[in-house]
Amino acid sequence: MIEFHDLTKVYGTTTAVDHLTVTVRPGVVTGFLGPNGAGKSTAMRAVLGLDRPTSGTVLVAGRPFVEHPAPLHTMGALLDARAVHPSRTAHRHLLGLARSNGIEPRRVDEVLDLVGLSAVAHRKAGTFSLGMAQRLGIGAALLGDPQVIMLDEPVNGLDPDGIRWIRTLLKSLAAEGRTVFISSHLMSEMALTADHLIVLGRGRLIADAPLADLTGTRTAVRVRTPEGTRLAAVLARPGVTVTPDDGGLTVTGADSDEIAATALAVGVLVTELTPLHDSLEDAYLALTKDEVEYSAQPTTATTTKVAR
Ligand SMILES: Nc1ncnc2c1ncn2[C@@H]1O[C@H](COP(=O)(O)OP(=O)(O)OP(=O)(O)O)[C@@H](O)[C@H]1O
Repeated sequence: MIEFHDLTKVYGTTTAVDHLTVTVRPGVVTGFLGPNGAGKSTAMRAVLGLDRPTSGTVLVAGRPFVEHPAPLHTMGALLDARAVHPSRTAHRHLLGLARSNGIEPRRVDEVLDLVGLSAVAHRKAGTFSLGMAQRLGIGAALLGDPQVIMLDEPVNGLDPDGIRWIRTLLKSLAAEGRTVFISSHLMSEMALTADHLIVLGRGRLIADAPLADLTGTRTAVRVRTPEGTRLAAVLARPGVTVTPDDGGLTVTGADSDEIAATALAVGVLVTELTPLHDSLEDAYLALTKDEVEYSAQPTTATTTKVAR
């Protein structure tokens, strides 16, 4: 578990994290979201004790991370995949970490295998692609078989195969009862990986909720029917909006059961009824629309509704 208690971090005139109180729980993958400059990396550095809070505290498994006698066994973290000595091989990098943390050297080979780097174990880390460096950083985080895993942008640089690999890995670590805390800007990936989301805006907590609560609002129903005009006429009433679209109708203000019953009552054939939900991207953009510090002028306005 990671517990932020009224954490504030001020740099000069910038309040990077503003009275943040939230708990990252075990057994689920928790996504950490927020616009550029929202304070995610600052909060993660405070978890590791790399940045001293201006006020407030952060506890990992019940105490400040730096006070744990065997920190790598308590929490593994990846903040910057490039923070590895470039002339050191992947194997030597992990072996050095293992030795200084009282971890058996054979765990190094296990971890290299787990992150798919066995074949390049003796290559210098400076020659690694970003995706390989990410894998090495994730390997270092897993070296001590920790109960808490915290990764800043773990899918950054990974190819589709690597993204699927890390999704499966993070879910299985959470299923084992570990605390898994990951930041990302990739909403589609977060929607597939995270069970719970914590959203920051300008350093403040703006959401702490299960993924399903953020995306669960049923907003419309897509209807396919060869008799769209007739069905639209019988559905029409105050509060119901029927919009013709490609080969069917999009209906808001009535649910699938009501539309099916109405169609049956008047003998209209319906070939599809699909409830549509806000995508995580829509929900996230709505939540953070007043919190974006750095933005460009929009070129086109688009929203995405997803069928589930
Ligand atoms: N060492 C520092 N000195 C001064 N200001 C800093 C420092 N580190 C971060 N900041 C500022 O604190 C704010 C939060 O930055 P932070 O990197 O934590 O945000 P973030 O949510 O991780 O952003 P991104 O998504 O772009 O990585 C920003 O305004 C940033 O400029």
